[in-house]
Formats: sequence, structure tokens, C-alpha cells
Amino acid sequence: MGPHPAVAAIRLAVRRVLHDLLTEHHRAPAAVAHALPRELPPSSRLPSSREVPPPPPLVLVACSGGADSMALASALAFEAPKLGITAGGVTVDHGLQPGSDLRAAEVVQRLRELGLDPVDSVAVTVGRNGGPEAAARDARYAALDTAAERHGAAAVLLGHTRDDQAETVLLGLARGSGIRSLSGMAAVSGAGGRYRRPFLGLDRQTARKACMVQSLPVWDDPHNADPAYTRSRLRHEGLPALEKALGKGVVEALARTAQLSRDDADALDSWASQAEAGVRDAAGLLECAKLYALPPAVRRRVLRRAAIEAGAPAGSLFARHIEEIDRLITGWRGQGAINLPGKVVARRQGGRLVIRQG
Ligand SMILES: Nc1ncnc2c1ncn2[C@@H]1O[C@H](COP(=O)(O)OP(=O)(O)OP(=O)(O)O)[C@@H](O)[C@H]1O
Repeated sequence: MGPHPAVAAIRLAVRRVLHDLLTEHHRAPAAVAHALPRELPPSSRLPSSREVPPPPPLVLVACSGGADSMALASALAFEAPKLGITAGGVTVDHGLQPGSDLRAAEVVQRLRELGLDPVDSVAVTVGRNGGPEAAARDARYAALDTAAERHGAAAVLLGHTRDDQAETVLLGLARGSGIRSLSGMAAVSGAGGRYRRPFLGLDRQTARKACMVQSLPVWDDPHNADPAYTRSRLRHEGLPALEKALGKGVVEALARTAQLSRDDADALDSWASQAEAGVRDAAGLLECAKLYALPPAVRRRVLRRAAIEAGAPAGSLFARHIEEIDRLITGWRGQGAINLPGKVVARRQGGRLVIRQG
């Protein structure tokens, strides 16, 4: 008898990602070998480094101890050895609740019991930038980046599911900042495509079921049920209400919206990068008349890129900033300079748009 369908589904999702990683590993052996600073065993220190096969790639799972990432850890532990991949894990202690260090130690133990090695627990200090959820996320990704680099990991797997994706799309929709924010989380992201999300096509229920039938103990993060958090309200009130009003397929439709929006946003980004050269004069300044002639979606992207190039931090540059710059082109009434994040200033001078720091 084969495994329970939920277990088969999580394993298949992980197997696909590991196959992709191996294909990349074989396509770019030099680059991957370079990203793997782990000591080679003495027997493999041959005179010609070209003949030395790179060590097997290491893949880490980022595990909170919750159902999604425990299911992910179990599937990784099962699939990785079959493909000659070393599987490890990292858990991050945000220090936000009493006893969080004990929970982190428990997660480490569970990951070791699954056969993962190395397993790290990293304690972080959560700052105050941009609200509690954003601050915890920033601290978490910084810790995961450091762990991945320390171990020379080829990838870090994250347990985001289709339900998380649906929530992310709705949050993006409510921000009103365009299709890039509707495109949710990418299956591959981070420096060099480090982060992989094998479960984006699976629902949360499947991950929970897989934990249950494998008798994996899971930890329910009290933050996930705390109505003080936007995502938690969306998960427990918003999405169920939408499902009630629109039917059960909403989550799937929102996840599909993410994929379609991502493709559209990528196409517009590439259009904007091609259009950019054509709207600059010989001195490299943006010509207002040529910007005016661009479709608004392309023009806004050119303006955003110019602001980032001038030093505005991408994460602090919002749709309203771009709209203000855009008005220098499309609603020109002699208005003054516009202050942007990162001390960047945009002003219209003659027929040119000047965006620079200071
Ligand atoms: N404290 C943590 N340590 C390590 N990885 C984490 C931690 N918190 C979240 N992650 C990673 O980020 C993913 C998404 O986490 P998030 O809390 O947004 O979603 P979740 O649906 O509650 O996931 P889970 O059920 O795994 O906790 C997790 O599946 C896991 O891979």
C-alpha cells in the first residue's frame, strides 16, 4: 500500500523542487561548487580541481514547527537521500513569546529525529521597522540568509501554501499598488534563487493531514490566531467570508491570479527596461515629452526604476510616490520638487525630469 494521498502530495511537491535544483546543479557545476564552501573529504582533494565532483548539494528547510513547515521537513527528509541531496534545517527564535527558546529547541529535536543534519536554531532580535509582522519577517529572512551562507546551502525551502498565497494576493489587492503586489510570492526568490516554495500549489489542509497521518507533532503559533495581526484576521474572518459569499474555489482562483499577474508584471517590467533607453537624452536625462507618450503602466515603471537607481529604497517607494512623480509629466502646473524616500528628489527642469539624491 502506498503512502496516504496527503503524504504522497507533499513528497511529490518536494521531489519536483529537488529535481529542479539538481538540474541547475548539473547545468552550472562551477557556480554551484563555488556556492558550497564545505570542506571536501581528503580523498577528493585531487590535483585537478576540474575532476573533483562537487559535494552533494545541501538543502535546508526553514521550520517554525507549524504544520506546513513540519510537513515540508518530513517530505524533504524522505526525498533528499534518494537523490543524493543532504537535508538540513533551520528554526528561527523571534523571542516574541515567553518560552520561545524552548519551542525552538523542540523544533531542533524534531528535525533531528527526522534525520536532518545540520540543524540550526537561530535567535534573532526583532526590530520595529514597518509593523510587527514585517519586522519579524525581515529578521527571519536575514537569519535564514546567514544560515544558508554559513552552510553553503544550495536552497532554503519555505512552507508557504496556496492558502498563504491567496492571503498575500488579497493583502496586495488591498494595498492598491498594482499587479506586482497581486503576484504574491514567487516559487523561486531571493539571492541566486535561494528560496524555494514547494507547497504553493498545495492547500494548508493537505499539509495538516500529512502531519496527522505521520503522527508529527505540530506547534500552533498563537500569532496565527491573534486578531491583532492583519494576516490572522484575513485568515480567520476575511477568507472564510469570501468563500461563503463567492464559493469554495476562491483560494484557488486567487492563487491563479497570482501566477497570471506575475507573468503580466514581468512582461511590463521588461517592456519598461527596453523603453528606458529611448526616453533619455544624450546626457542621460529623462525627456518629459517622450515619457508622456509611453503607456501609463510602462511610464510608471520607468519612473520607479529611475527613483531606485537614484537611491530610493525599493521597499519604501510606494504607489503614491510614483503617482506624484508621474504628475510632473502628465499634470504639469509648475509644481515644485518632490521628496522621495532615501533623500531622493524629483523635479522637472525644462523639458527634462531630474531624479537625484540631495
Ligand atoms: N520561526 C521560523 N523559523 C523558521 N522558518 C520559519 C519560521 N516562521 C516561518 N518560517 C518559514 O516561513 C514559512 C511561512 O511561515 P508563516 O508563519 O508565514 O506561515 P504558516 O502557514 O504559519 O507556516 P507554518 O505552518 O510552517 O508555521 C513557514 O512555512 C516556514 O518555512
